[in-house]
Amino acid sequence: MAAPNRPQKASKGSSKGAAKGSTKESFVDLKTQTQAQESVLQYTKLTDIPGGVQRLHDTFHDTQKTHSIQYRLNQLRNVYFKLKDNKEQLAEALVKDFGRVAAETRILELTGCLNEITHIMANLHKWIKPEAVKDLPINMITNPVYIERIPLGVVLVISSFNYPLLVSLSPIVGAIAAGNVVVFKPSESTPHFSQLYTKLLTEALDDDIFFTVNGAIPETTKVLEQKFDKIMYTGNNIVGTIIAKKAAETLTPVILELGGKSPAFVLSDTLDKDLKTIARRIVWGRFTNGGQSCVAVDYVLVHETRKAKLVQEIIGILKDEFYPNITKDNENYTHLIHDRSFGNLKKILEATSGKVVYGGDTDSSSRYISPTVIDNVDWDDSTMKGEIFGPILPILTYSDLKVALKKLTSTHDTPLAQYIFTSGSTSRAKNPEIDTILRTVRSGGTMINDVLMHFALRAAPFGGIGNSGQGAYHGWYTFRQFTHERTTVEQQLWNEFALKSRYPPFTEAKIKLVESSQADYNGRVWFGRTGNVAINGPGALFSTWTGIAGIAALVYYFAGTL
Ligand SMILES: NC(=O)c1ccc[n+]([C@@H]2O[C@H](COP(=O)([O-])OP(=O)(O)OC[C@H]3O[C@@H](n4cnc5c(N)ncnc54)[C@H](O)[C@@H]3O)[C@@H](O)[C@H]2O)c1
Ligand SMILES: CC1=C(/C=C/C(C)=C/C=C/C(C)=C/C=C/C=C(C)/C=C/C=C(C)/C=C/C=C(\C)C=O)C(C)(C)CCC1
Repeated sequence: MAAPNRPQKASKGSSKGAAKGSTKESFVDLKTQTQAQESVLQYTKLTDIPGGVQRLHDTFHDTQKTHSIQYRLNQLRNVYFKLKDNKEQLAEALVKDFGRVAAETRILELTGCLNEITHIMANLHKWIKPEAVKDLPINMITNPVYIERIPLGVVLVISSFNYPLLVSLSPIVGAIAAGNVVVFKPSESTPHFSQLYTKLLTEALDDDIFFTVNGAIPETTKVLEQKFDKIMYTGNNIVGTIIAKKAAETLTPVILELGGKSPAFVLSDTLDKDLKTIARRIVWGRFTNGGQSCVAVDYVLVHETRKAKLVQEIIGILKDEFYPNITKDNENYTHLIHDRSFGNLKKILEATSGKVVYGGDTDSSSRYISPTVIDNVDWDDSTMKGEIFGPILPILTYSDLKVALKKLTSTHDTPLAQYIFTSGSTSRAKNPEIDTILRTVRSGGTMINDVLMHFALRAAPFGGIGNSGQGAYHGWYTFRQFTHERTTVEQQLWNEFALKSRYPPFTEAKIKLVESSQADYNGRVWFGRTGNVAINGPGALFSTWTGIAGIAALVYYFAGTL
């Protein structure tokens, strides 16, 4: 069956080469934005959605083609080349959608996405191998016992506009690598990108395992009425709550990748000679992608003795290095995604009781807010109500770290990231202030002396905690998210002579035998009733002794006790 929403073949390569030297000439104007979304992006007909999802259910349950590893790898290979061959067009589409700097698309998204695919392809043969369970009780030591990672079924991926490739590709390819079929809902806020991306993925992937739904709230609502085996949502917390509630109705598990207010601490030990580098990293972490990064530096919390110098350096970096003489036409600076976002940020600027020490210029027609630094901000300021998600950097100072942390955890607990800048040791074992912060603030991720880059690690889990989300992904962790860990025991029939001790009628000897063959410690634990418990417990070694005790019990049993 043909995909209901397969887009018409677009003229291939029409914008080839444009990404490198793009201007904002073709950038969609605010007034025409809503019309542009619907005219550029072909929304999926509501009536096509149930059939499209059902097609994938049928594939998964009836054909079982996704069980073949060869098939999965070939699908991933197709995606790899499709993206690689269309890098410039993808970057150019985002220039049109929100003036996203093409270089940002290349260095922050495209390279990482291709790496994610090759990383999964290179490792899949290891990941799909059943994992032998070690440390078995005596009553199972003769059996093969292993964990199989089986596909979940039909997976729904809903993604956000801000890094539209990065936040969708890892779940899509991870889910396919894990043997699932995927329904994908890209963001309607990037119509040029989503139209092209839909076309490329639809061409690369088998229709039977992949179905894209484009559109806004009605289309997403319709998708959510269908049955899925797991939903992964990336976006804001309000919609995240809607998705989680809807999923709960059918007990569908969810992964939520949400936002948050990620602080950058600048500790009292930072030296004058380091503050320029620190300022540069903070500026990159705030203003990249027009401030629209989930892990952006949302605000700076600097020790009062370092504040003046830090602010001076931040302004210097913005003015002299990153964006000299910035105007709305600057080609290295990304604009805001839509009028709602522009309006919210403008209100924040108008209401702040801090001092705007740099920037503050706006242009509604191109949704531009110049890089803005606000000093003397307190915790009640308009900038501190929620995630800023735009190019505004509030500076808060502290004199007592513990007091600042108390305030932070009582207002913006569980950020997606936290960044700590120090001129001292970067190890929490050697730097007590880092240790205090990390003990107090539970965050999705942490970087010492840098920002953002942890998102790009393909072999480490990325995800939030509490308000910033649930469930982590990337590489192996994505694969795990989209598989069920099924424990399988291959029991033998010949050992019934031993196992029959578990059946009634019970005797004391039978009970003792069963107890000793499965009780791990047989009363001979390595800790006393008082005193400290040894930190290095015996681990698996202890079960060797359990095994020996079990064998002794068996010998005793068959020596004629019964
Ligand atoms: N944790 C992460 O990995 C991560 C990554 C990127 C972005 N984010 C967060 O996402 C937010 C920005 O994204 P956004 O939400 O503005 O993006 P968005 O507007 O593109 O929306 C995200 C998705 O939700 C859908 N949606 C919108 N309203 C809906 C509704 N009522 N019902 C169902 N679906 C609906 C959209 O169609 C879209 O596909 C920020 O808070 C950012 O921090 C988090
Ligand atoms: C080549 C050799 C060397 C030089 C190496 C150099 C100069 C390497 C520089 C690498 C840099 C600067 C890489 C930067 C990468 C940044 C990344 C990947 C950032 C990613 C952030 C992301 C994805 C954020 C995402 C946020 C989201 C999704 C939120 O919504 C030498 C000199 C070392 C010698 C050997 C050869």
